Amino acid sequence: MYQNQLLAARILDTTLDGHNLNDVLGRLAAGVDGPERAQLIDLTHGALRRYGSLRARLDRLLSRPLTEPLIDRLLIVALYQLEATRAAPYAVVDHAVRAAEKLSPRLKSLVNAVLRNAQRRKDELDAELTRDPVAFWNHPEWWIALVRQAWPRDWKKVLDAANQHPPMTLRVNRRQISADGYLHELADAGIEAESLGGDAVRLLRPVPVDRLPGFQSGRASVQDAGAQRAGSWLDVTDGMRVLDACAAPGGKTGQLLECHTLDLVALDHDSERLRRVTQNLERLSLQATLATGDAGAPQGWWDGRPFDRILADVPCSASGVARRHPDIKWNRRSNDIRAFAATQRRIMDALWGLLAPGGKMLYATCSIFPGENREQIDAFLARHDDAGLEGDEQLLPDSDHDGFYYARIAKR
Ligand SMILES: C[S@@+](CC[C@H](N)C(=O)[O-])C[C@H]1O[C@@H](n2cnc3c(N)ncnc32)[C@H](O)[C@@H]1O
Repeated sequence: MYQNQLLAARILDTTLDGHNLNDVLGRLAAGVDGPERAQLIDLTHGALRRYGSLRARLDRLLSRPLTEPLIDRLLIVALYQLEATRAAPYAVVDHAVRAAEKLSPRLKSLVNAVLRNAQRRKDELDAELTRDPVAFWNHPEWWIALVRQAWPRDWKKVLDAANQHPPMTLRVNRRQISADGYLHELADAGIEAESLGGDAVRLLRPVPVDRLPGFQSGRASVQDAGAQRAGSWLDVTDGMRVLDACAAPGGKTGQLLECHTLDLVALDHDSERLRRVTQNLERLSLQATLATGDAGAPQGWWDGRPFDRILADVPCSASGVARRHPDIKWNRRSNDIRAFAATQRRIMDALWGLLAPGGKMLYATCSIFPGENREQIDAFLARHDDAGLEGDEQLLPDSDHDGFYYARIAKR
């Protein structure tokens, strides 16, 4: 276990320096597979989901901040194991001391003392931490304030949902099989699952995708049920010319093409990420025209033919999916929301000019902050007098789906 604690500490350290957790995991844990990888994912994602309370606990256990960041991160990992996993406490402490020996031998007795104190003072610290909102809600202060302001009735539920394990939900490929048919295939494979309506099926316990029947031949894809609402919101019919303007990694592209036969352009400004759209479409045996370019500067990639439908699944704070990407909570700053809103505005205004009269644009985010959602749309409608809102929906994260926002705007 100590090698995994050590690796988890390194991953946390780089992530908390402002890097994307999944990218860091991909880089630092490239050769780690099977149960070891599952444990590493639990240690890193779990510790970041609870980083507010772990940080506050550790700060109270140290007489002064540690000058060795990796020892600090190692202690966070070990405190997570003590607080939230079934690992035997003596083994957690023993392994953490061995890991500390590899990092900085002179600090191994401090690691031992801190972890033993954490157990001895548990009840006292638990009581203290309930009075510290960042520790209690495991979110930064500015984020808690924004959620309280936006959702005065539901704010506790929203914050709590963001700290839970996310469900693993599949989108069944209706070109190959119905959701009911796939539920039978899952049952035959010993995987318990239930329908969430439409093509969405939730697994009762997550499994690696290579255990899913027919995954490699495109029978199902992993996609949150909230993300799957994009398909019906876009109001698309066969034969339409559609732009998926921020397409990578292609979750919604795949869904649209499974449900309809379309002339679809999948655009993303990141050619690396666009490669994942290609891989996903190949697995699903579907076709689209792929383009690399800035959705906010169409002169670089648009051929001048208007679109009947545009999906603008714009970059955003991702505050609705923080339970899947818990690094977001600690690496975002409150100013980022304004910066995202400016990019979203630029992209929407540019895309509007590519829509045919009578066409519709679906604006989508995985955010729960109104500044990126309803307020953004109200401002858009005020700027464009040929635009009419057909409807919008704010999903807050719960046991069925992540947090998403959709607004469909028709062009007169
Ligand atoms: C929320 S993700 C899209 C998720 C995708 N629609 C799906 O369902 O799998 C946003 C995407 O927008 C891309 N992006 C960000 N800024 C962009 C821009 N100015 N032009 C085009 N794509 C952009 C990012 O690279 C990212 O892949």
